[in-house]
This record gives sequence, C-alpha cells and structure tokens, in this order.
Amino acid sequence: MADLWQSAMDHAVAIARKAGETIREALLNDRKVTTKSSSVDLVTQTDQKVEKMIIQSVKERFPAHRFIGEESVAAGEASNLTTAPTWIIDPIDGTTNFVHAFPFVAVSIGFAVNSQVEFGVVYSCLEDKMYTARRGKGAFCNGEPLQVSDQTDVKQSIIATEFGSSRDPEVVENIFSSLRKILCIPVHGVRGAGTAAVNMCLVASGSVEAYYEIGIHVWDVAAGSLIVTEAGGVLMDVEGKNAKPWLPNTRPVGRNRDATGSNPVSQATKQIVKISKTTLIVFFFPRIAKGVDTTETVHEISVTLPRKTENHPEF
Ligand SMILES: O=P(O)(O)O[C@H]1[C@H](O)[C@@H](O)[C@H](O)[C@H](O)[C@@H]1O
Ligand SMILES: [Mg+2]
Repeated sequence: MADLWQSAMDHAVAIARKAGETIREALLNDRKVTTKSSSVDLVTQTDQKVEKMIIQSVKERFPAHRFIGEESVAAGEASNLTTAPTWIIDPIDGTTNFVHAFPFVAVSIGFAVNSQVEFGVVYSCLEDKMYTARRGKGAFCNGEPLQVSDQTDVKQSIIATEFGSSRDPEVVENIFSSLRKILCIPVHGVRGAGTAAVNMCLVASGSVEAYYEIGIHVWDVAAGSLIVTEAGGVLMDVEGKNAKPWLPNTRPVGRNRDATGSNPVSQATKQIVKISKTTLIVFFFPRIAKGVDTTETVHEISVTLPRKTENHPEF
C-alpha cells in the first residue's frame, strides 16, 4: 500500500535542505540578535525568515495542513496539537550556536497526525547530516540506518544534556543538583551539542547513551522523538512507561513541588539511579512559564532508554 505521508516527508527533507542553505549563507553575514523569554533566549531574523519559508512552501503544497512553529508561537500564535496533520517546526534548533557559529545548528521538522508523529526530519546543516525517520520504517542519517547504543551499564555511558535558557536561580539550582547526581553515578562524561534535536540524533546514532533536559518545547523534540524510537530507543517517564513528549502535559507524573517539598528533578534523579541498573535516559520537563504558580504546575518527565523493551522494568 502506498505510504500516505511519503510525499509530505519528501517535501520536508527538501525544504529542510533548502532551509539549511539559507542558514549557512546567513552565517557569512552579521546576525542581528534579539531576545525572547530571557536575555539568553536568543532569536535572529534568520530564525523567522526560515520558519516563514518552510510554512509558505508547505502551505502551497498541502493547503489543509496545520503548523506549530517556534517563531510563530513566539509571535503569539497558539501551540495546539489537534488530530489534523500538523507540521511541528523549529527553524533553527540551536539559535545560540548559530549566533556564535558553534557548529551544531539544526532544522527540525516533525509531522503529527492524530497526535502521533508520522515522520521526523532533523537537518544538522553545518555538518550536512540529514536525519530522517518514518514511523515503523527506521531511522537514518544520510541514508544510513541508525541504531542506539547497546551499552547497558550507565557507568560506561555518556549522557547528553543542556543548561537551557532560564537563569532563574531555582531552575539553575535544579539543573546543577541533577547534573551533580548524574556525574557522581559516575558516568564516563556529560556532553551537549547545544540543540535538543541534535542531542536526540546523537542518542539515535549511539554516540551518547542518553539525553535529558529540563525545559524544552514540543518543536525541540517532535522530530527527534521519532528518530530516537525508530533507532531502537524509548521515551519514558519516571514511572518507566512510554511518554509522548510532543503532547504537552499528557502524562503528568509530578508537580514542581509536592507536599513534601521534593521536586521533579530530584525525583527524576532518583529514578536515574534506579534506571541505571538497566539502562537510561531522557527526560523532559516542559518549560515553566513565567508568572505561573509552580506549586500547581504539572510537569511531565520522560526517559529515553537506548534499547526498546516490550515490558519496561518496574522502577
Ligand atoms: O531555542 P532553540 O530553538 O535554539 O532551542 C533550544 C535547544 O534546543 C535546547 O536544547 C537548549 O537548551 C536551549 O533551550 C535552546 O533554546
Ligand atoms: Mg529549539
């Protein structure tokens, strides 16, 4: 049977490549930088230009499709994932890298129908690596199949993570307390490419055993989530169950602070230690919107294991 979404996927690959060319050209010129949620949450005209270009081109070809794009949402559009075919776009994942010419910059395009990611495309444009995954058909980098690491001992692992773009002291404290515990497992090392999408592709490639980050958005992970799972990885929450990080708040497993004062970071860190008896990791904490009462904010935590297992271990 013909693949219903193959032409959309082909289009995504072509437009991601074109977007990558635009980004590479823009790197040769001055990059005008403005900020969004904080003084370190950067955006450039190239982010906006590339997102417009992608959306315009998809609209011409697939007029009924919908969009969730990082820069459109920043400009005030809603970020609602319905059952309709939806393109989830991060035009430049790794904007800070782009601004500083740090060489990991990706175009990330996920495509969801009925709240399920059908394909994911991550083009790491400075490395010229095109990562692709079609649901049920595997994950690839430049056409070569990907397979997550088969390392099962967390003490032999490299973990990828990022520091995010919040400098709120409480968030920074959570990041460091989590990082300290992970380092002291001990693991071989901790790395970060500066982009969630590339970090997830590194999990899919087996270059790192796992990736986690506190505070990411659906456009950071929609494409990467399928690339990870199609390469044999798993997205899990702290209960060890499959998570769908592209669906905001669908699997709330903890609150920022519960009655006993523990927070999801320390809960998750405890889980890592337990999980480390098998294999690990990725968990996601949706960003905490400024002004939201965090005592009432429901968070989602996901964990990616390198190996897909039918029955996840009891944690
Ligand atoms: O804003 P862009 O699209 O560059 O995305 C984010 C990265 O993907 C994160 O891993 C990273 O930690 C940052 O939060 C960064 O904002
Ligand atoms: Mg991003």
